[in-house]
Amino acid sequence: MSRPGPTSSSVRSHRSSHGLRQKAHWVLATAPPSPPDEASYLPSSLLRAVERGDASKFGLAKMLDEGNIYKLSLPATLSDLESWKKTVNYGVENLSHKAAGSDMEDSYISLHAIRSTLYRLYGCSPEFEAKYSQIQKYLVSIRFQLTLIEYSCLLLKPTITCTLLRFKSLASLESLKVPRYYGAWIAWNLSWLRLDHHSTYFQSPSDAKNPPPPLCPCGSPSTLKPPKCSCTICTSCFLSAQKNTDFVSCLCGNSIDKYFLLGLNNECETKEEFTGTSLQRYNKLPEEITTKDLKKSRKEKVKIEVSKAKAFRGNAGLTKSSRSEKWLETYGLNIGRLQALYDLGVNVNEQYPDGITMYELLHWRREHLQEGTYNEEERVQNLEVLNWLKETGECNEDVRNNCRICVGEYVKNMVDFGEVSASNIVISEVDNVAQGSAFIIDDGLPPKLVDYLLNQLEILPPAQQKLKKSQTCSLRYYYPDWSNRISLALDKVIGLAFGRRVRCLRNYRILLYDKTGGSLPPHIDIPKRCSVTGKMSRYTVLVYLNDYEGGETAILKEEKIGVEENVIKVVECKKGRILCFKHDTPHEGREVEENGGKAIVRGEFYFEDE
Ligand SMILES: O=C(O)CCC(=O)C(=O)O
Ligand SMILES: [Fe+2]
Repeated sequence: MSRPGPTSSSVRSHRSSHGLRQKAHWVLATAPPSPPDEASYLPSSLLRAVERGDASKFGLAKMLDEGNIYKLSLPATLSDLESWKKTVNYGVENLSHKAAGSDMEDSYISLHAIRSTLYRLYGCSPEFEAKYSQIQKYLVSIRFQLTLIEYSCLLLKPTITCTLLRFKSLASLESLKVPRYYGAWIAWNLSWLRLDHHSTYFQSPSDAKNPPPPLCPCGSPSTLKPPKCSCTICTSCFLSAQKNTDFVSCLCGNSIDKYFLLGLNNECETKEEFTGTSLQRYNKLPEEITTKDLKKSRKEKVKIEVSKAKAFRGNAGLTKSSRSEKWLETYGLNIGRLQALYDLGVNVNEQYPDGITMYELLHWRREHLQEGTYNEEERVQNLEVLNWLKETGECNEDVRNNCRICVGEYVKNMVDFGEVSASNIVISEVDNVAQGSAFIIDDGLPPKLVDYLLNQLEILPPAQQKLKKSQTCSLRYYYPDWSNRISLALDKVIGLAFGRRVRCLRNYRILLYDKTGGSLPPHIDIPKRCSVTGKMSRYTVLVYLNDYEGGETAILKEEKIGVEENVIKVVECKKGRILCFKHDTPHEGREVEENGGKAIVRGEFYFEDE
């Protein structure tokens, strides 16, 4: 079967002949050359490994064959369409899991992916439209169930994720006997096309209130706007630009500035985010901001300071500067890789014979592993890591059983959330607290996900905190959810419980109340801006990671300490329980009575219709 797509050598030659500042047009207009052969179907971030002849080190083919990564089929070329249809028909006929109404959205997502593939093949031409509507009809008619998950790639590009397609029900996929050779190709192709973040940003066309976002010319929904032009472009294209791979200019030809990219890259509280914010605020690059601009926004600055101070109060335990510094210092480059390894089912805590863990190795090797620093010498320096992967990164049966959670397991647990309901714990208006300001959702999350989060405590280093003497707080672990591992589940569960579309901000904190007396005195939380969508959060979400006696979260009428009448509701720490409340609802984390106890994840979200 011949498949379109860039061979590694053609990618190289495009790069060298057009130079780094080449506009993106060529990518879209040129008919794609052939892809690599079947044995080396690779996500794009591994493509480079292929180019370097390193692919075997990843043991990827074996990993795929062992079913750690789910694969499925799409026609690689239109001439393959007929045989592909047969395969899919075979699958559909044997499909035990029949579609329900809401599955339409997933089908549409898959169409979207196909649209992009066709765009890649035909460019913006009548042929493209014709082929697309042909496939669209076909897919809709068989209600082909697809959805997208993000999958962080290993090692080479921590920030660029590639995309895997999966069936709505992987259990069905297993029983379908659909040949499992295609998914990686699709993933590879999609990531090459810079498709990314579909599942998060995509909105169904049937959702009249939330029209779909505009499309990046690569075909992805795009939420970003380069500062100097009116184009929209997707996160992936931006990230590519940041990494100086294929795209360094916007599709209109304007250059995309790194500052801008960095600010929108992820939702960390980094210096880069500040740069992003300044762009948003002034609509200028940092170096273009004049004193006049600054004066103008002084008032605004004061407001920000006030809200930062409040944030500090709401997140007792960290100073505002240590917070952002530590974020970068501790997690800057590690977490993406670590998470990718997790996704592959690797126990990153496993020790080498000399006692070094994978986590530590990554930490120490951070500098050498940085994106863009690969040369022969550095590659050799990284051999330890690569060898390690070769040995244990295959997620075979053994590893799978012993690992915390591998991607297949995770997805299986993600598929079916069953019945989810939220119970209102503020039944009537009390003082300043409106009715319906806080809710509990029990048994909503897949237990494995809760365990996975709990296990993070063993893996992630705690953020350093400057505690005031009077504060007996918790250990804080920052967990930026770059692969949407928590967020997809939370978005979905909270969304299901409320029947509304939810977006959780991706930077979570895992809190471990490790000392006797650890608590968070009465406070309110502070809204945070989602650096991807720009919207402010309105709600806090807590997920209790263990059953714990004591350390309850109390929803209060006012921010007063120790006044019993002030308490609206005491929420006990029950494993898997989700507590959501409006940020401005006074609350406290009560004292824990024993060492090393209560563990929670906390984050923020907003309803998209608000
Ligand atoms: O630990 C708790 O129960 C409350 C945590 C909290 O209020 C916070 O992190 O803002
Ligand atoms: Fe709080």
